[in-house]
Amino acid sequence: MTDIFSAIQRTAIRIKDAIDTKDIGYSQQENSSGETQLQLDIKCDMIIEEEFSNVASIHTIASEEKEKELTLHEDGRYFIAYDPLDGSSLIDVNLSVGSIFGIYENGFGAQNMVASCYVVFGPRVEMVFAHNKTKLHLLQGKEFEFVKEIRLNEKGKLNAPGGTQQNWKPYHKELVDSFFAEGYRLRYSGGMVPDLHQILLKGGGLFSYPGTSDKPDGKLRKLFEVFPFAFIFKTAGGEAIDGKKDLMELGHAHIHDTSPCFFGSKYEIQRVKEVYADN
Ligand SMILES: O=P(O)(O)OC[C@H]1O[C@](O)(COP(=O)(O)O)[C@@H](O)[C@@H]1O
Ligand SMILES: [Mg+2]
Ligand SMILES: [Mg+2]
Repeated sequence: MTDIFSAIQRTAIRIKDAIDTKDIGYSQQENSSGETQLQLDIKCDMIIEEEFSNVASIHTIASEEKEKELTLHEDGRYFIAYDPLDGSSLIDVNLSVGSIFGIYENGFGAQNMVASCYVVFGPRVEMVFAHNKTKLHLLQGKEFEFVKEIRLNEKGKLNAPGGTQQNWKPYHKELVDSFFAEGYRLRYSGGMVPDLHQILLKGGGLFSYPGTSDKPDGKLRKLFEVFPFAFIFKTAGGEAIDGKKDLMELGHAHIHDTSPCFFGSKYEIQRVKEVYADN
């Protein structure tokens, strides 16, 4: 696992350099979710593929930017699904973006997840790695330094509601409004990594990306986005559900499958469960 941890650190330094260069033009290609890829999305995907190619313990990779899985080392144990650049449409407005890595053993699937990691590219570059604990690291020069363990409180103060409101179910709107009525503050940048990072570091709250009338299975992808953050939240003492079920109990049929998702501290997730159980 240390070799993977080091490889992710190297990708972070190279991706930071790629983000800092001027040209972020759109490519002519679409990814598997039908979104136009930025040249930067493709470049970050290549950086990660290159670094992981040098790690013998990695069997197969799956990327948001690749249609299919790619086997790297037949003798490896780990299967890594990653989103090379999450929130890439925020680059041109200079908001924070990230990379997300789900590390699975002996095949992809929530039940096989053994570790999870994300990197935030904001004013600073930070990395959160969850294995037995959830740990925060900060890039200083060319090295990541350990900062602290992340633990969520029982209840937070932030509310990050994703998805187009026009397409929310009425009970979902009531749920979101109920937190605002209780004094929760809106925090939503449109980048999953910084939005969830903020909730983790401020002690708790709720991030939701529900099923909507136009996207009944939500937008966020299970293997690269949903399961990695579910693992991180649970390791940090929070919870992660699809409305009813624990996200880590869900299966997947295809590497690009999506799921509605709710991440938060225990108090907020309990409320989500109550509202969704009745609907
Ligand atoms: O614009 P919306 O519908 O709120 O969606 C925002 C979500 O989409 C994403 O940008 C999807 O990720 P990509 O940028 O990797 O496609 C998440 O980071 C974010 O949480
Ligand atoms: Mg993403
Ligand atoms: Mg992406």
